[in-house]
Amino acid sequence: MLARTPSDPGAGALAGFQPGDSLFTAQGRGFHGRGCLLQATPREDVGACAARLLTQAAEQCAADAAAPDKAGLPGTDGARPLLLGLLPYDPAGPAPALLRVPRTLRRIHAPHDLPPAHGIAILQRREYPDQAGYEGSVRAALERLDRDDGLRKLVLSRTLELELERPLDLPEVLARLWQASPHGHTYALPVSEHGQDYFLGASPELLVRREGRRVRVHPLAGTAARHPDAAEDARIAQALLDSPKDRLEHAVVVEAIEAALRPLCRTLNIPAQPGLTSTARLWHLGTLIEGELADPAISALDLAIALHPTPAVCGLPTADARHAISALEPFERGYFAGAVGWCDAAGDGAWAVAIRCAQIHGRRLTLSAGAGIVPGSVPALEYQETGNKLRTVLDALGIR
Ligand SMILES: C=C(O[C@@H]1C=C(C(=O)O)C=C[C@H]1O)C(=O)O
Repeated sequence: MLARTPSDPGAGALAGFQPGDSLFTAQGRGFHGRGCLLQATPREDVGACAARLLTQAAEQCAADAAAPDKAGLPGTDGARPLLLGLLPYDPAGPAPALLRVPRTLRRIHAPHDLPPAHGIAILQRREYPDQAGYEGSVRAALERLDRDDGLRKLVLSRTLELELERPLDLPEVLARLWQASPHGHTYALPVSEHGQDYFLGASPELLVRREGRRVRVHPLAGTAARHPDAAEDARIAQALLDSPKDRLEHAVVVEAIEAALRPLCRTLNIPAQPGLTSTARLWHLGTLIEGELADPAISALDLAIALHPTPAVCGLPTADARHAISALEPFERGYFAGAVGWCDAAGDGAWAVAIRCAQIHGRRLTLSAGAGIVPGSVPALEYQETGNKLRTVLDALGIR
């Protein structure tokens, strides 16, 4: 169980996380949504559906506030209702978008000083595709990239299915994910009717944040495993910055984001060179892009829909890459490589790329991770890289 002391508000806050609750964090602060006031699972017109839900929630809040016996406003952050949501990787695939206005919402802070995870016994473990299958699909992707002049990048992913000895302790896992990734986005949303199945994770990648006219996007692409020795770790980071293969993987993402944002922004600042971003286990190339919207009516969710899927999780050109991925990957991505975040009625919000994640069904988990393939990618190294990305969730479970 969690270490709970009165001076440890973060872990204490997450210890109250119940089935049916939802979570989204950014920069050490988060929203914990209790229960569900309103929910929709639209397959199209997701932005319009979100706007309708938020209007309905505001009306309900106003009615509740007028009722003398009601303390606090349901589904709100202060006086503004907001929704938490998930967009699937493929809008035409089997998983619908999920939009949820929680019954109540409170702000919580990142936990700290949790004791090491005890670990949990694994009854069954299956990699799908397995190493040979994944490396074979990377080779097939490299052949496609070689043959097809138009196609410049493809992201190929794989899954790890686990059956555990007991169901996960959700508050504990979420607290550990958040503690290990304090600067990222830890998230959890119930994806089944009665709140027993969850999609959760800790993403280092900001798809988009909007505050008024201000827009911020922080794409990551290009990855190297970190090293416990500081000097070696710094050398690895520099080698990543200098790697032409990783710079290409990254440049393709920035190019696609620029193409999507330029028409929507009156100013847009894109640094010429990427910088470095780290997680507990990985270095990534990252570019912080900032702009000012031409039309403030475009919401954070509209922006997320316009940008998704970036070539950080799909490829370039998007339609060709999507098609090639569905031919090479033997499973449906569902919410993996989709987007997760929040949006309010003013259109403000933040959405992260839904990676470093797992779909949970009782004692069964499916973890997913992908890697960008460009000419020069080495199949065995991409397999290793996806394994390192799977560690985000495995570490939070205490699984070695
Ligand atoms: C696809 C994933 O990560 C993405 C792919 C990266 C890469 O290929 O270098 C890096 C960061 C993410 O944009 C994942 O974690 O599953």
